[in-house]
Amino acid sequence: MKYVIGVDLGTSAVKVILMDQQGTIAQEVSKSYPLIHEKSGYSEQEPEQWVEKTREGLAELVQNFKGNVADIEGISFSGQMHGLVLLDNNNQVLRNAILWNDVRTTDQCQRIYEVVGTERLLDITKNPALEGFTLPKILWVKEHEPQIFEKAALFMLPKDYLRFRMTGKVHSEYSDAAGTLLLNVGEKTWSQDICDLFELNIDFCPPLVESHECVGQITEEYARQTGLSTETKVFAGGADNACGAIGSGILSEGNTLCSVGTSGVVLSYEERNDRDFSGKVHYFNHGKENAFYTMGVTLAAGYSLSWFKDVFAENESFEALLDGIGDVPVGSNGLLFTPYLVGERTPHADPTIRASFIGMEGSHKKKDFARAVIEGITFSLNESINIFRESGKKIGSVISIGGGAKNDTWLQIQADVFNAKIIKLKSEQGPGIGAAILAAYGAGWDESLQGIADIFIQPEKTYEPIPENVEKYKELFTLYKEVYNQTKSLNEGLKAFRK
Ligand SMILES: Nc1ncnc2c1ncn2[C@@H]1O[C@H](COP(=O)(O)OP(=O)(O)O)[C@@H](O)[C@H]1O
Ligand SMILES: O=C(CO)[C@@H](O)[C@H](O)COP(=O)(O)O
Repeated sequence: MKYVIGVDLGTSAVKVILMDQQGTIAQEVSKSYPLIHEKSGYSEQEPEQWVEKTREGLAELVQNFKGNVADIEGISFSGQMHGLVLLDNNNQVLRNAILWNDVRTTDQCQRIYEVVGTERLLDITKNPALEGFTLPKILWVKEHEPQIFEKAALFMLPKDYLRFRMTGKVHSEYSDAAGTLLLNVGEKTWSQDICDLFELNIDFCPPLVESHECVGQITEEYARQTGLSTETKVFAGGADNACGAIGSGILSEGNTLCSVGTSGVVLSYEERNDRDFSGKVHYFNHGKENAFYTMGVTLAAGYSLSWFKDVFAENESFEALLDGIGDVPVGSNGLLFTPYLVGERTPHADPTIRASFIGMEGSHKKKDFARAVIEGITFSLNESINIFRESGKKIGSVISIGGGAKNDTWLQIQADVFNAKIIKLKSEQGPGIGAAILAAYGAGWDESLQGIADIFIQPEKTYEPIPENVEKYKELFTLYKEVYNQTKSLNEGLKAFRK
């Protein structure tokens, strides 16, 4: 039997899965690492932690593997998007990585609009300037840490840096490069125009390859540290959302994905690169060659739940915290939550807004709060579903993945809020499975990604919308949407008091 490994470098943890040719997950290992929030709006991680935890995870996986290590034919990656890893000319990391959910770069986004122009930016990159994207982070370091920036020779995205440490080879690939604001998304080239406008040498951007392309093999040192074979081929991999799409079979028009990881996304496949969403949703290259996807992003989806658990139920598991939320009525007994813990992206690109609980009363218990958090996250995702429906897309069913898809009640809430059938897969690890599919495709196990996806992706259960709940959620959703408008100026006033 032959095997492939998918490595999903998430925000909360790295998840490593070993899959065989029949699409069975033979093993999975997860190793977590912390987020560093030095100031309000800041979010960083140490790249060395990603490297160490992945090494530990792979070593554990190989140690428990009963087969022949040489039968592990390929390894590929899925990675949290947009994070800036800055390197000097010896490829040494110059500072902590600044992550996708870091919103310190509002001034830099403004400058990008002024220098490039809104229409030209959309024309080249297909996306607006959002705080989470990579170019604003590069400009922030240039402005605020010039002594670091003058040593910078190259930037990498998180999973590209991880792969570099396994192979010694420097690459990026289109699906992740699309989230930098430096890629001409339609033409699939780094934008010389944008680099010139910000005085960045084009060599500052790593060479581009396709997601399924073989970029090297495991180095001897890395093989010694993990037990992997130096014969194992390394394939480029993709952005976590592109890999989540591949790992959920979102490989043709008409399919929709909902992923609740640290962030939350609603994603839709696009065959063409010229649809006009006017920057309302992100428009990126897929991990499937010459395909695209559009997506709306909730910055703090799973993060809202893990924040709530860490602050109010530190010693409880997610299972214990959510136990019994199915008995709390729709609407959490009059409690509404908006998940704007670190600002928001879709539909309100707003780094200043913060979260709220509205309607708290003396009778509310922890279960009411837990359900309100889940409902609020789901309402936020529904704003993206609405944008897609308004653009003419029909969304009758949605494949749901990510850590949030572990909870049955949440999946039913998704069905009721989205008014769509929710499909749960056998494993919620869509991005890791997507990475494994890329490795299997790259290794030549099938002629198409779809062929491998048909074997690797196994639906487990469906959740149908309950009409009575759908009606109640429609009413609540109208109230939910009002909270943003009613709390926007309050949060602008509170900004001065944040850490
Ligand atoms: N048993 C569970 N039930 C519901 N949600 C969960 C459960 N376990 C984890 N989660 C949610 O999943 C999130 C992590 O999902 P994951 O897909 O691993 O994220 P990432 O890829 O960003 O690291 C957590 O923030 C948490 O909110
Ligand atoms: O910023 C985005 C997408 O634009 C996020 O979706 C990140 O890619 C992080 O993903 P998770 O760690 O939540 O999976």
